[in-house]
Amino acid sequence: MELLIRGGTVVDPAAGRTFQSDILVKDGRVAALEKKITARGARVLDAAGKLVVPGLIDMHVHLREPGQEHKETVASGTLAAVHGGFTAVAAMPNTDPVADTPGVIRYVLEKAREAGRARVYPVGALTVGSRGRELTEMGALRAAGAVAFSDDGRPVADAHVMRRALEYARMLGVPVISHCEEPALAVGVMHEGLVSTRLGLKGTPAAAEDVAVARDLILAEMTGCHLHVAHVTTAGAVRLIREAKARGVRVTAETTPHHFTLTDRAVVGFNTNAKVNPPLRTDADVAAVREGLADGTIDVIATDHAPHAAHEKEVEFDLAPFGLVGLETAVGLVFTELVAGGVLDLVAAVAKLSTNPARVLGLSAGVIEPGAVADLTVIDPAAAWTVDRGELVGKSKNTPFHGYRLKGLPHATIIGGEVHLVARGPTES
Ligand SMILES: NC(=O)N[C@@H](CC(=O)O)C(=O)O
Ligand SMILES: [Zn+2]
Ligand SMILES: [Zn+2]
Repeated sequence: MELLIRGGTVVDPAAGRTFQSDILVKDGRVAALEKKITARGARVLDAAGKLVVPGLIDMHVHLREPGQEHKETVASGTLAAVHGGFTAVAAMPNTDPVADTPGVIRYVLEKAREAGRARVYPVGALTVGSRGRELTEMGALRAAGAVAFSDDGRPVADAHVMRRALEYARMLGVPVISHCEEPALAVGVMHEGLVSTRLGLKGTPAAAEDVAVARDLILAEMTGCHLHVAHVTTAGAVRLIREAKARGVRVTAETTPHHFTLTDRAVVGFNTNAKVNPPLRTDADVAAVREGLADGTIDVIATDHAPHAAHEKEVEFDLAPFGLVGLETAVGLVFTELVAGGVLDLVAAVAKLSTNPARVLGLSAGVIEPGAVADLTVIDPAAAWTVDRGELVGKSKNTPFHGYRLKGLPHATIIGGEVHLVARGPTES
């Protein structure tokens, strides 16, 4: 069956432009892009007043399967992805067991196939059990489908292990995604600063991230491996990455909607949904992260979707797990905070949500052109809505954005030519 997406504004970061166009989808691929297309018998998706963009790719999510299915599963997480406008996600390996064997990688891929929702690209563990000692059989993980390597959830404490990991990843032609926190400094439950002092909570200084980023940049330069820095949160990290890029180091970086929107003040009231690693920082850090997004230092926006069950979060602040959900609020936050906020234009925003993560992971995606796989997201930039944790479709509801008023909502998520979502419930426009 053919699908005609009619009357939308196409945002094409690969060509660096936006233009009015109909799009004809046939056999799961983009068949034509023309101002006016007539296709008798085709199913029509009215995109008037909406943006049609290459399918969004979230390169940092925790799907929790295998092992922690009470928090999320591949099926529930990819449903949340589709609701958030994402056609693909990269799944971090800190499951139980850790994705440190080809069997776990294949298991996740099989679950994704069964679910039939967003595409899932598994990330393989760098070290056995992500314990930071022996490297995994990286070649075998790659052959099973891993698109990158990471011990996310934990830093790789040993610089020698990191060096070897980068050398192997380089041979395999895939990036290492680094969770940059120096463990000797990252001992707190929130950012170390005025707010942590006032609340009497133990803090982790910005230096914990800066030190780890500096080390990994030096090792990336030494090994020539592509380093991707996960969840950048500090002014220092942005500055170090900017300088390294200028020197020609193979580094890319991501930040998250919570880190470009919230500060450590979100923790006031001991809000465990604002407890996350790396922690929410200061106004100056948020400003630096936004500058990094604007000038291209930060290539990617990823959610670090980290579901935790209510009973796990509803405990004393010190005891709550780190992490918050992000798949279903990302588009709204990017459009409200960054596009309406004047930080990014439409093309740059879509690049950071699609074209750039595709490039980082080496996926042939993130483009809209005849012949390309029809992974497309239709966004209603004018839809105003209020985040309601009760309306999230993912299994866990640990969002710090409950009650936020946002403008910008995914209208349809199209994967391989199949329409997976046409707008959610009532929105106030
Ligand atoms: N970000 C978090 O606070 N938590 C993540 C792990 C991680 O991304 O480091 C998780 O898996 O819960
Ligand atoms: Zn992490
Ligand atoms: Zn993570």
